[in-house]
Amino acid sequence: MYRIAPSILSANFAKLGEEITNVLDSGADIIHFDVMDNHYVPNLTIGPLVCEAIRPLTKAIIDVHLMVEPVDRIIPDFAKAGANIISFHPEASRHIDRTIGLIKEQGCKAGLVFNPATPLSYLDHVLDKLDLVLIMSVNPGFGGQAFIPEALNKLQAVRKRIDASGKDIWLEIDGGVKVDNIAEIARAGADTFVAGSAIYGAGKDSDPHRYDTIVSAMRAELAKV
Ligand SMILES: O=C(CO)[C@H](O)[C@H](O)COP(=O)(O)O
Repeated sequence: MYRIAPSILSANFAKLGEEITNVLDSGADIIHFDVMDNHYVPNLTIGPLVCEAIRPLTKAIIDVHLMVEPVDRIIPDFAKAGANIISFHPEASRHIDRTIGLIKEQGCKAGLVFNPATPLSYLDHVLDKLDLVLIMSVNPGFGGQAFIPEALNKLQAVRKRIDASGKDIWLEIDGGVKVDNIAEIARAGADTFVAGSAIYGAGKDSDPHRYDTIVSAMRAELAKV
């Protein structure tokens, strides 16, 4: 099963509620919520208050990607704000196993995120405890960057490890995902596709159906895999 996860990083923040409703009405599956702290990454975005504000708008999964350091103290706030999945970077946690446990204690699913140069060895002793592995195909911090092709090798390697584990662990890709590369990314093993600029950059702001075409085009590519 493939899931399309628009990243609200590229949405029009002046109309965030509408942007979320419209993209879900267009057939997207989950909302990817990028949290940046101007410390772990050189950009600053949104926090638990915004998550809480959008929660009543939809029953869709809110998939929170924490690009913050330290990570543990903000996790309960996102859980209370209605996050369903909380993912973090191993470099941002002193105790990765403890952070995974903390996310689960709060009733959320836990994900571990790999930057382009982060080794997969961080999975060695925790894979079975994870619900999601997120492979970054750009360096984190900004939307609209080009896909780094080495991410395909990483996806293949993680796909093998997930399949060998026998667990239902989602394999998500984030960064530079477009209509013209989504099928290749799926063939490499991804099942969940974060796309920011490709989706939110589509169409005219005044058209409530502006995301239908791009989400349908992504689905059509995935149907070929
Ligand atoms: O986490 C991110 C950046 O750190 C964004 O989710 C990601 O870059 C998506 O944007 P785009 O699809 O425009 O590349």
